[in-house]
Amino acid sequence: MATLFHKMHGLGNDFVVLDAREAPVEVTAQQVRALCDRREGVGCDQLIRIGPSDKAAIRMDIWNPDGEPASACGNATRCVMALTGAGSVETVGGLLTGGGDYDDVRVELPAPKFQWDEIPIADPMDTAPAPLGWDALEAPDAVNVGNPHLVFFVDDVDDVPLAELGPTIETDPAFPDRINVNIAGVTENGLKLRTWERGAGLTQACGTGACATAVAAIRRRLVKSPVTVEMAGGALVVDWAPGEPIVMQGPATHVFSGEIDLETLA
Ligand SMILES: N[C@H](CCC[C@H](N)C(=O)O)C(=O)O
Repeated sequence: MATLFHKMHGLGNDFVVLDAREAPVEVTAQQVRALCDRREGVGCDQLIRIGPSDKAAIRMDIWNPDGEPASACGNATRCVMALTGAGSVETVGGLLTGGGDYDDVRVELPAPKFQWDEIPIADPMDTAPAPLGWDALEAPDAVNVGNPHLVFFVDDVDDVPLAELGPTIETDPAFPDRINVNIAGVTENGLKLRTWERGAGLTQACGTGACATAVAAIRRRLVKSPVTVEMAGGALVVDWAPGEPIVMQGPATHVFSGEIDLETLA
């Protein structure tokens, strides 16, 4: 049976959005991996499913290409709001509100969490910064913005071997749920960011990574809010003050829609 999907991206962080608004769609971890595969499937950084919700205008479920579920996805939230016109989105990581057209979508995320057991980290410790280090990377901030992020501030973002260090940090036993790894630097325009995403690897942009990084930089008084976060795929603007929700603003893109028979996938 054919399932409608929408190929979308937020600043090059791309998604296959399965549309379960008219009929339920279930996927196995194996089907997630097959759909995300850029040679044998459709290809994407995250698989998204949209469907009915009794808590919000729409529900959004997220899986990483490794087949594991994720609890938040900032770039995909903008895509889903632009595609459906939903003003509220229920996710495992919390309820998000906002909306807008494809050229500029505003999303309000729940207030960030900072306690070691809210990230989560395996043992009690400070998180701003956390007494952790890998090679030249040390003293990161840990922030949960609906999903877990580690943020390292460095002088030269491009000088960090993130393809090597990312998987090591992501899967460190310090993180019971693994973790997204962000490398950030202060620029004259705001912040520059590279992200190794949990279960996905290096991506062109990371919406929740941009939010976590902006929050950490504002807390450290490295920048003032609102702050522009530059990534390989483009820039987002993040606005936050202590005790407040996070506001993320940026574009979303619909590339094409199609149909796929999930039963034909591995
Ligand atoms: N690309 C997403 C983040 C996916 C996070 C996922 N890798 C996780 O396991 O939390 C974003 O724009 O926020």
